[in-house]
Amino acid sequence: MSPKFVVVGPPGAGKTTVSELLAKQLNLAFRDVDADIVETAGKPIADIFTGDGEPVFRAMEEEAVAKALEEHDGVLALGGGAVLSAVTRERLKKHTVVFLNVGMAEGVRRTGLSSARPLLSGVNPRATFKALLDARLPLYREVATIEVLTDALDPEQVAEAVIKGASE
Ligand SMILES: Nc1ncnc2c1ncn2[C@@H]1O[C@H](COP(=O)(O)OP(=O)(O)OP(=O)(O)O)[C@@H](O)[C@H]1O
Ligand SMILES: O=C(O)C1=C[C@@H](O)[C@@H](O)[C@H](O)C1
Ligand SMILES: [Mg+2]
Repeated sequence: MSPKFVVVGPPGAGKTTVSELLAKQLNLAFRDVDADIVETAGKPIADIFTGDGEPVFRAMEEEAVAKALEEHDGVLALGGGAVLSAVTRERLKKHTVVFLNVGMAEGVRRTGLSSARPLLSGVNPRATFKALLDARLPLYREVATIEVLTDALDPEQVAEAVIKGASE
């Protein structure tokens, strides 16, 4: 069993929104590793970051991704930072991985000031988002088999571009 698509990208790229849409259109099951972690931990991600710290969250995430890759055969959305783990990047090598890309301005606009995203809730979300993109772009590209720049597309158009990219 293997996911049909694994979806990666920065916060606000639309991983959750587009994965859900893709799954519906292709009549597949949808699963989101962030939601798996919340269920397992029994608390919101922001609470794991503040209460246990980011390294604990990353370890939980690595394990949750491995489990979902083994169990799920539909569309699987990963958390924005899942690719920071070299072990996860290695595991992703045998999968069809969609990188949803988003630029800084649009990424910040979409994520707003939501406190549900602990990494972006500091004093300067623009600079934080830029630093995050700079550090992660090579990692997203290392694992991706399909890349879609989502800035000027609505979620339906992104899903269309993914299906087109997969057929090429
Ligand atoms: N292509 C798009 N165009 C406009 N708005 C979008 C698009 N994709 C997603 N959004 C909006 O941006 C916000 C963030 O989307 P979503 O939660 O799907 O991102 P994500 O990549 O899953 O983020 P995270 O890494 O934090 O889980 C939502 O309000 C969603 O409706
Ligand atoms: O980009 C990130 O590092 C994160 C993105 C979210 O999906 C969550 O996994 C968490 O808020 C961390
Ligand atoms: Mg999400």
